[in-house]
Amino acid sequence: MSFDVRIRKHVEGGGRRFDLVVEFRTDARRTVVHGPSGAGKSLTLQAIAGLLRPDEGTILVDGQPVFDSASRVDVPARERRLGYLFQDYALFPHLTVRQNIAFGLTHGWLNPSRRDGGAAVDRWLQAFELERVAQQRPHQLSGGQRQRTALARALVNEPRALLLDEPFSALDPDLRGRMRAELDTLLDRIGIPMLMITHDPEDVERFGDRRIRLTDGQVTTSSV
Ligand SMILES: Nc1ncnc2c1ncn2[C@@H]1O[C@H](COP(=O)(O)OP(=O)(O)OP(=O)(O)O)[C@@H](O)[C@H]1O
Repeated sequence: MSFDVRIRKHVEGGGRRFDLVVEFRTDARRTVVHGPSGAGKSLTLQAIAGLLRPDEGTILVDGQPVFDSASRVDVPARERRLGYLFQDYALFPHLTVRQNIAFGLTHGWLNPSRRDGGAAVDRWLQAFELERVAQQRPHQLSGGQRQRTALARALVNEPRALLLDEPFSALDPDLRGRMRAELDTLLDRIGIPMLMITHDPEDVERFGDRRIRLTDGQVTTSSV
């Protein structure tokens, strides 16, 4: 599993301009892109996920282009087969755990008969010990159950890698420590490669088999 990212993106708003010029390659099982606030981490992750279109460059996943400005390749996010774990987990408050996970299935939500997701959802409910809370809504869950639900939703389509956007930044310090340990264990168990963005040195320490530092829109340090 590898990511090969060579992109440029210019953004401006509110009278400010920002140039992202990022180049890196990684084939580590766990890669962390880190750096201070405003360094361009989110823009980079969104470009890899297919949520932001670079002005130019290439993004290869496992050697296959998901974006290539020269040959006009821009694979839609849904077809990149990358699971995305949002910063605050972005669970739907009015849906149950089961329905939130089923939402991750491609087209699952468009087809009412698949609203409950069937066997694929059962598998993740079981794997992450969520069966007992399958009919509950996010506000009725513990922090760990919420994280596992979001992770299950990101995994239910069997992505080739997971993209994690600052997964612990919204949590208080105590919960953050526990969620970090839990994610560490779960990632080991499911064995799926991941790329995480974070500004937290403890995430870098724990998940950074490969570390890429961004400062002001550019890679400033890259270590194995
Ligand atoms: N849609 C946008 N329009 C204009 N400017 C943007 C847009 N998105 C991001 N920026 C700017 O680009 C820069 C990089 O933003 P980005 O969100 O990638 O940083 P970050 O490293 O993820 O920061 P943080 O750790 O605070 O989330 C910032 O200066 C931000 O203000």
